[in-house]
Amino acid sequence: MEAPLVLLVMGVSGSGKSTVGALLASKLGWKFYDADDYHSEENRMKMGKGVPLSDQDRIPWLCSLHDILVRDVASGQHVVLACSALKKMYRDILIHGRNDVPLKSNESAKGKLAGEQLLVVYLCGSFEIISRRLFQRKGHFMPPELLQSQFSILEPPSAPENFIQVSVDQSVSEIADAIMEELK
Ligand SMILES: Nc1ncnc2c1ncn2[C@@H]1O[C@H](COP(=O)(O)OP(=O)(O)O)[C@@H](O)[C@H]1O
Ligand SMILES: O=C(O)[C@H](O)[C@@H](O)[C@H](O)[C@H](O)COP(=O)(O)O
Repeated sequence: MEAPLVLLVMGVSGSGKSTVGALLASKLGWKFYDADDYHSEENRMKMGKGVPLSDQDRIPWLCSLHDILVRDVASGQHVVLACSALKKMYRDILIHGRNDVPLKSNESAKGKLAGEQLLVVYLCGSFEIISRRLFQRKGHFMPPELLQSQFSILEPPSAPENFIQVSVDQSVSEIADAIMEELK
């Protein structure tokens, strides 16, 4: 596997993206971003009221995360991004931006991410395990009741996406070690 510049740690709410992503970033000495920190106030309020986000709600959020990835990679910064990225289209936006948005006059196609520069790390697990963890998690805006809607739209990564899959049914350090092993 070509050494990636970006690890995208993805999965449904409660799958451990933030916990595993932060640990991985500290092990690797890479910069860590939690996509939760980049939601608009409207998106947070919507989720807080128990209403799932729509594509229209997510697309500007994903575009701004894409811009961050491109900027960091261009400056040689390696990145771990924890982001739900539930649909293939969302992962495509993180990697390529939005193809239907014309480039501004001062932008060029260079500075885009190549697919192989980003490795998708899919944290997979059953509804039962993840739901239990979400109900135990305190002080987060995301209500556990939205988990079913996340599973309903989840499109697990598949070939030709550049991805690995790790079961969440093990400890956080075991998950991080398994991912580190794949990176060797
Ligand atoms: N492998 C694991 N084993 C046990 N608890 C975990 C594991 N991964 C995450 N957790 C716990 O589950 C909850 C959800 O994890 P979190 O990292 O917030 O998930 P996400 O960022 O995907 O929503 C947190 O309370 C976290 O401490
Ligand atoms: O696309 C979405 O619907 C949201 O991004 C959602 O997937 C995400 O999970 C929330 O931000 C909650 O945050 P946690 O994933 O940390 O629970």
